Amino acid sequence: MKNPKDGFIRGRLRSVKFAFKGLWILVTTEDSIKAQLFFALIATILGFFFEISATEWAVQFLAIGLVLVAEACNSAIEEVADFIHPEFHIKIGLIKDIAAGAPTFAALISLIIAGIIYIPKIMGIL
Ligand SMILES: Nc1ncnc2c1ncn2[C@@H]1O[C@H](COP(=O)(O)OP(=O)(O)OP(=O)(O)O)[C@@H](O)[C@H]1O
Repeated sequence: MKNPKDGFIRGRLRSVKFAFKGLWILVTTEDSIKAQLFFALIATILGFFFEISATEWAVQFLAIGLVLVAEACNSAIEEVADFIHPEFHIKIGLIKDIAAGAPTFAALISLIIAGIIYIPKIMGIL
């Protein structure tokens, strides 16, 4: 919520504070985010193990970011859906299913990227 007394700088600083609060809530309470952070850690370990290039690191971090952003948006939509209609409703189910499609898209794309980066390297050491 914007405080009308805040100037530009103070307003931006407040927004950053709330944004980091949101990040902390996601990381500490959302199991889907925790799971994706675990996969991100595995990917980072693999990156060091296979000594991937700077471009591959950049693409890998983009893929990790894509999944985390999609998971965060999905969590926010689930929260809104549960708040506005906690009871069972066919439309809430549809909204949640569609929202869940976003991280699924991102995860599938990330798997393809992981395959492009690591399959040739794994073949190389076999
Ligand atoms: N209020 C509801 N009305 C109808 N269907 C619902 C409702 N809540 C959940 N569902 C159905 O159950 C599925 C799972 O919903 P839920 O909120 O448990 O999400 P989830 O993906 O298990 O989330 P998370 O594990 O991140 O909490 C939804 O995708 C939807 O199909």
